[in-house]
Amino acid sequence: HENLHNSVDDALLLKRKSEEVLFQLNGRCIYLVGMMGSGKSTVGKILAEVLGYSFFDSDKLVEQAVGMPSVAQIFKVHSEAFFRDNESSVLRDLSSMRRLVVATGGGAVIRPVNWKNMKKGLSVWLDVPLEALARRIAKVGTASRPLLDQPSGDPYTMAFSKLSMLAEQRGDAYANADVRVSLEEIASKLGHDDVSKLTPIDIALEPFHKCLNITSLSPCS
Ligand SMILES: Nc1ncnc2c1ncn2[C@@H]1O[C@H](COP(=O)(O)OP(=O)(O)O)[C@@H](O)[C@H]1O
Ligand SMILES: O=C(O)C1=C[C@@H](OP(=O)(O)O)[C@@H](O)[C@H](O)C1
Ligand SMILES: [Mg+2]
Repeated sequence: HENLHNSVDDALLLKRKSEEVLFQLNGRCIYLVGMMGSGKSTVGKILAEVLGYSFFDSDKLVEQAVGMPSVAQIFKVHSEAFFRDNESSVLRDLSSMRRLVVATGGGAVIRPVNWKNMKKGLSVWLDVPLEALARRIAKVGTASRPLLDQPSGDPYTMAFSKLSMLAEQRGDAYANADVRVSLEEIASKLGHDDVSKLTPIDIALEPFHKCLNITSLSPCS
């Protein structure tokens, strides 16, 4: 009973905050960036829903553009470089539109040209501890994420080690985002000892709180 009340309250709060943010966004797109498994697709759909924006997953748009059913197949039949070129052209096309929430692929942040396009909107980094990413990925499997695909081994350990390598290679590329949403910060604010207690709505609220504090961006100031 109490849980139901809490989630209704959260949903209403999210809706109310979205109305304040909408005014500041002034039609600008939101780009979600972050490592694989950080929740870009999950949180992005919620943000689009409450804002009345359209949601796009750039991985899905690349699949459509190439005419293949999965990112995994594009990597296998073509190459990562081919995927990245298509990812860049999808992001370029989206950047001329308005009122979109875009879940980017985890690797989109490595190309400066993608930042040039994403900077036309508001970029939001979902910063999730590697342990939580590896737990999520181990749960759903790696079939759709070719960079984490593994022939053998314990799924959590394998995902953790590959994600660590990628995080190191990508350095601070994610930190280019206008807004950083740290799950550790949200958990500590809500008095949770673990980020796994956070619901996607708890997380979706955070960029709204932060966006309302941004002064360096004209529509959000
Ligand atoms: N807040 C959350 N708590 C637990 N699991 C989550 C949360 N957000 C997303 N997930 C799960 O983690 C996996 C990766 O999420 P997804 O939104 O696809 O991430 P991304 O698009 O960043 O790779 C999915 O199986 C999703 O259901
Ligand atoms: O981090 C990456 O390089 C990738 C992330 C994937 O998207 P998600 O972050 O949605 O899993 C997808 O674009 C591709 O498998 C490569
Ligand atoms: Mg995704």
